[in-house]
Amino acid sequence: MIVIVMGVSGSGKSTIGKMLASELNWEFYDADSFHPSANIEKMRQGIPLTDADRMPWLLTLQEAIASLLQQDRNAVLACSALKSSYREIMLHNCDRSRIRLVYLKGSFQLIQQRLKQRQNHYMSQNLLQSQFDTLEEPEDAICVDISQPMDAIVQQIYRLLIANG
Ligand SMILES: Nc1ncnc2c1ncn2[C@@H]1O[C@H](COP(=O)(O)OP(=O)(O)O)[C@@H](O)[C@H]1O
Ligand SMILES: O=C(O)[C@H](O)[C@@H](O)[C@H](O)[C@H](O)COP(=O)(O)O
Repeated sequence: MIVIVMGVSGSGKSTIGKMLASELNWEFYDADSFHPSANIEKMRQGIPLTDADRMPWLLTLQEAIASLLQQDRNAVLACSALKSSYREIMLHNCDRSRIRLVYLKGSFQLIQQRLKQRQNHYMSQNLLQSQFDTLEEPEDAICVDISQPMDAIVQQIYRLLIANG
């Protein structure tokens, strides 16, 4: 099974994803580390990625997901997965019954505040508006309110994952 924790930059994907993986005793992957260096450089400079920029990254993620599933490995993947078409590419041809999507939902103001406090990260805070502009909220996800404390979020996801099977 693979749990994909998605949302805009600063929504808590990496933090919550790691905590969830540790709670489940599963592997953790961060889609940020699959970006080509040209994409990282663009984001560092505050230039939003285009669909074309994201395509090679999404195809790499597609391969990684397929490979994990093929090896029957359980994992949590933190990934922005902003548009429905991106999610389709990542999950193309894979058994959807082995995928769970978790959407970290929060307001622009709250996430902007958190990004201001976050240290040592390449992502420019100026990209938050374009992240929200690109975001297509998923309909088939476990949706959690990120204004809660981190532990409460992880526990809520854990309970919903078990309840939904
Ligand atoms: N529920 C939360 N409450 C308070 N701070 C949080 C919460 N979730 C994440 N954070 C903080 O917000 C910042 C962004 O989280 P991060 O995991 O880096 O987001 P993302 O991976 O989605 O970009 C980090 O500094 C993190 O510690
Ligand atoms: O598609 C994108 O625009 C990126 O994937 C972006 O959404 C992602 O979030 C960055 O890699 C920044 O990293 P953080 O999410 O950790 O800020």
